[in-house]
Amino acid sequence: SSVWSHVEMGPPDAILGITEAYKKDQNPKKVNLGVGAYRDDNGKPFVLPSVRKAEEKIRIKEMDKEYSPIAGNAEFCKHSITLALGDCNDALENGLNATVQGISGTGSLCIGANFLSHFFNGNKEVYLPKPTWGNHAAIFKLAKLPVKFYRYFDPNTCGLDFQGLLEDICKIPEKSIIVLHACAHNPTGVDLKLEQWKELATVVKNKNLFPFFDMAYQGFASGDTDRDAQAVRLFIKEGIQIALAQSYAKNMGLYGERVGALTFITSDKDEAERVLSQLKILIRPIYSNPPIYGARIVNEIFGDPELKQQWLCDVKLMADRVISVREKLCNNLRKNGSSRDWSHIVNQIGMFCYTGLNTSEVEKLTKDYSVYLTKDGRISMAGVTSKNVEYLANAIHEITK
Ligand SMILES: Cc1ncc(COP(=O)(O)O)c(CN[C@](O)(C(=O)O)[C@@H](O)C(=O)O)c1O
Repeated sequence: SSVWSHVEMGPPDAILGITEAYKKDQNPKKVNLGVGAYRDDNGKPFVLPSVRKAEEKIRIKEMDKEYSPIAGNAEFCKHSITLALGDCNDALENGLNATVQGISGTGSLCIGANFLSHFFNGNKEVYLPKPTWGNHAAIFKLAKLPVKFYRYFDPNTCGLDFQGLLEDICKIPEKSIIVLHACAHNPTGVDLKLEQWKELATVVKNKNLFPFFDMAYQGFASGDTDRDAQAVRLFIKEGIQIALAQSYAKNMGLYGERVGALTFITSDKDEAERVLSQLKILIRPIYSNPPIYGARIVNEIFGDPELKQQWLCDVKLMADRVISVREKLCNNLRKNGSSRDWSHIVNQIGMFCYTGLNTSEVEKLTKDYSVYLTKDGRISMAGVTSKNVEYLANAIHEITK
């Protein structure tokens, strides 16, 4: 028998598999609300003008193709942690960060999870919000860290279950690892308010929990990069040593370039150097060193005040379009005479809307109207445009009335 005759067919990815099904659908009215990828109002992928300008500047430099350092391009790492913490941050000024370039958000989370698995001497269990991004549990399990959940979403209000969250977090063992979405929670689109972040920071501090922030949407949620990083900056200001995974997939549209960063905040410079040395030892046998091109785009943009300004406009343009289609979808549902309360569509923030549709409603939406979304009722708002919003509102109304 063949070496691989025992290998079974695995299921398609819960998120990326939706796009595969969408591509096979012949219905001209089909709508893809699956993968969290920005589309413009014509439903087309969007390469930011600031990125095109950066690419032009790189091209004429005729740069070489040498290896990156294991930790990635140093200038890129500095730009990334500065974007997250803000220009005048004393953790940064005192060199209290060990930052490496990651293979986008996923790769940064993966290296971070493996570092925790090897070196974390607290309670090696990872507490994830319920629900969370479908890939989080798989990433931590792959690093041999068991995952548990804390309440996050209130299905009755389609908003935050903050009391449930606090109750659960007050119960988890001291020194456990807790994953926090810095902004634009995936899949719910529900974020904590600043006051609630402050309350959570106190509990995290008192229980000595280790927070691992996943910031995959900085600037893309509210349109303001400083506002979207407020939770991360608050925790650091409170003296909490966090880990942080960043991604440029969405806020810079560098999806396929796989550009991200991973940071551990340390207590002193020497500790940062020791942590960095161990991160490099971890990275070397997995992929040796990260891709150069996306890091160069980031360096061009953050290295030129004009290009940085252009990028801030580009990311705000994307955030504003998503916010405007939230309003359009909600108004169209009301116009159709829906009796359901759809206010959560506009109250939620970032790439996704957690509609509250159940699995059979989702199935009907896909089968009868060729609207593609994940089984949990999450829709990627960027797939909604002024051209398909009425069709979508009608479809949702028909299956929920
Ligand atoms: C919270 C969160 N963290 C990390 C990532 C990783 O992103 P990347 O590795 O590309 O930087 C995503 C992307 N999640 C999706 O937008 C989504 O949920 O549809 C999609 O890109 C994905 O990979 O699933 C995310 O939503």
